[in-house]
Amino acid sequence: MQSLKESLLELITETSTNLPPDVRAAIQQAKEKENSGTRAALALSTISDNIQMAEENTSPICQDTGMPTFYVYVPVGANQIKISQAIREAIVEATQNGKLRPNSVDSLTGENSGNNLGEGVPVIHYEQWEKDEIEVKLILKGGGCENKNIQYSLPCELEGLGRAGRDLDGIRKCILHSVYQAQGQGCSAGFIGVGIGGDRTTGYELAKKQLFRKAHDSNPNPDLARLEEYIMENANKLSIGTMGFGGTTTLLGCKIGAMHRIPASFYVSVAYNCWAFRRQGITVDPETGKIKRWLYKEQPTVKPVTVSESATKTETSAPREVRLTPPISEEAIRSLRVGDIVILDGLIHTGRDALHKYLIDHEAPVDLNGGVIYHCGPVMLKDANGNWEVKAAGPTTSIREEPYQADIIKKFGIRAVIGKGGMGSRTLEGLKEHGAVYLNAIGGAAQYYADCITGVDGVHFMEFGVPEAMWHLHVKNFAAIVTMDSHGNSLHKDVEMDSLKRLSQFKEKVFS
Ligand SMILES: O=C(O)C[C@H](O)C(=O)O
Ligand code: SF4
Repeated sequence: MQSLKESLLELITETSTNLPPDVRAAIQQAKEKENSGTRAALALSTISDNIQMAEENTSPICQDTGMPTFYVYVPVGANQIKISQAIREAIVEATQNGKLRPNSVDSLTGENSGNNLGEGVPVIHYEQWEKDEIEVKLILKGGGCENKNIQYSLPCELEGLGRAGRDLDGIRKCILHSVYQAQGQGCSAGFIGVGIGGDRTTGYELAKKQLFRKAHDSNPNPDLARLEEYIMENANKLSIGTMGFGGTTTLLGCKIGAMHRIPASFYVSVAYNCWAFRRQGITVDPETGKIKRWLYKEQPTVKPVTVSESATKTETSAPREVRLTPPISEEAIRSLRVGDIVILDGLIHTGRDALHKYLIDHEAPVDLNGGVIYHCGPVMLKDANGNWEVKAAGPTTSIREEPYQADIIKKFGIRAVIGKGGMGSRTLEGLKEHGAVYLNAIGGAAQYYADCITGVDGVHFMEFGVPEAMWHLHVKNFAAIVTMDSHGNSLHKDVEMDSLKRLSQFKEKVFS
């Protein structure tokens, strides 16, 4: 088993940096269906470029390399203690190499362990089998989409859909609702794994396990196959679209599994995965620890997009582009409208959960007047000269800062907040009152944005850990879309209301 650690390091690196062909094919199909010139088409083309860049740079596709979760199948007699040790060593090395972001945080003290190890991290599941090889599957599922997982307890009442009973039709409603409630916040277009039955724990486990199925397989259970097809066809009619910008593709894959339950409980558990669907697997020789085979490398046979589905090439009018350099004036901000593209040059500052909480009661270490805050937790490495290098730097889900954002904008005179997924009514009110905008960057496009960062001008609050620290970054040609302006307009609010209306068309019974 001498080579096991090296094999696992290769597995982690490959998972984090090279999206599997079946996932790429699903994204490519979505791209072909989207009308060119729309915001969704723009987002999908950034996503495609980002996937390519990550592969070429062998760098993380998304800066959030998630909760490393391994499923290991072992021959009878294999030493699981040694395998776990090799996994932990490979995780530490992958973190040192910048293939994983240090993501393991002590829940009580908030301290980041710095090496991706911790109580319960990484997650390792074992199962024995009769084969004489080891199989290791890995999923790196990030926090934004994990936060969009949802569990329903049937019967229940669902917004837009009415009563969902303990039958296939009730399950159908739960799944449609799960896509609606995620909006764009889990970096849609997404993949869902659904677990029917079990208890609260095993239901979610079953849901997550579905994510290991290939994107283009079909369910051996005919009822579930029918349900999967139905969901794929109809969830996309919600028009939430890529990043929640509206558009033809909201869901890239739906895989459903079922298990027994006890009489009183009936759970439908949904694991939502972003487009940056990083899962890979290997089989390993138990003697040497060397890789024998990769599990998700073959090209899928994909139905070509039909003419009626493919994008009409009628270009929508090109959005207005506005170039800005902080400090930004109130006048420049008030001239922006939802749909404009802002291109930033100059200094911006990262800030996410820990910083927003801190700034409520403390002063900022730098002048933020007219400034730009970027909701981002980057992957950073020091180069040979001890200088910081940005390895990946896409936006994080902004809605988590909703309790703080309006107050922070007011207190420090901030003019623009960059993030993804949009924010709520309190922030919208704050933007209007103080003259600021919300800029939506493309979630997961961590290589694309890292490429716009020309230098690191220092860091504050390293004690918060790398992702939560306040990084001062010089950017050039950093593009993001105004999705909330200073006149009370919010694309997110509009898409949410529109998709709720569309959801209600699925109220009537379909499966008996
Ligand atoms: O933690 C992050 O960098 C992003 C997170 O995965 C998110 O989607 O909000
Ligand atoms: S930022 Fe988006 S793409 Fe990255 S892990 Fe979070 S949900 Fe996924």
